[in-house]
Amino acid sequence: MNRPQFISFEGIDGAGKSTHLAATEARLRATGATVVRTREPGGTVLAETLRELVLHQRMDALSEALLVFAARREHWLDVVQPALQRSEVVLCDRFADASFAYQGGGRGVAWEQLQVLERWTVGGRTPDLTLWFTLDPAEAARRRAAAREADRFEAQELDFFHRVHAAYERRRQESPDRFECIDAAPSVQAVGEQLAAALQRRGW
Ligand SMILES: Nc1ncnc2c1ncn2[C@@H]1O[C@H](COP(=O)(O)OP(=O)(O)O)[C@@H](O)[C@H]1O
Ligand SMILES: Cc1cn([C@H]2C[C@H](O)[C@@H](COP(=O)(O)OP(=O)(O)O)O2)c(=O)[nH]c1=O
Repeated sequence: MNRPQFISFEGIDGAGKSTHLAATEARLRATGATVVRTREPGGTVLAETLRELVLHQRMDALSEALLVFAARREHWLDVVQPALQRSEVVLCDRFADASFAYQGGGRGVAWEQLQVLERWTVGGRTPDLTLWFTLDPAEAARRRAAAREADRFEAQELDFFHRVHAAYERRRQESPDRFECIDAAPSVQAVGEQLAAALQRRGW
């Protein structure tokens, strides 16, 4: 089996992605792989600057979509594509699915417009494997409230996160083989075990 080389982590805020990123990176490195761990929006100086704007400035929904895809193009050209060309493994905290979920599902930007941006900016390239952490939005909100101050997205109502979840599900249905769903409700250890099993199924 070909091991997935470009792996993304997705899910609503507070589902537990960050909690499991370092262990996943360690698991991949233990096989001898060279791993680049990165995030979106971000991963380059310019893209991190755009992240600050998107997370903290009020703006129109389409402007927000254009900025996250601009950040993605910078990150793709400077970081992700070169690493893939060097045969390294790229572990990315969110990629274009997040734009369909948040700008599409959450903010109501048309799916077709996002598809055009995806083709324009990264040639339609998707991760080889997407680890999707699923959690009830109310529980995710409780976890976030206990952990940190909210940014523009995290401050949204529960209904926003239900729409984000539904848009992730639509993306999954569009390419079901790419997704591994991780039930993020149980304990950190139990979620970690699911994640390890999913990676093992995919050859890691
Ligand atoms: N399985 C879990 N059960 C209970 N709390 C968790 C679990 N996984 C993560 N948390 C806690 O929930 C909060 C949000 O987790 P985090 O990993 O930051 O989520 P994300 O990166 O998806 O936004 C953190 O305080 C984290 O310690
Ligand atoms: C990549 C991406 C993220 N986002 C949002 C989702 C998150 O709320 C936020 C930052 O994501 P994230 O890095 O997961 O935040 P944290 O580490 O604080 O959990 O950006 C979009 O709205 N569109 C996108 O394309």
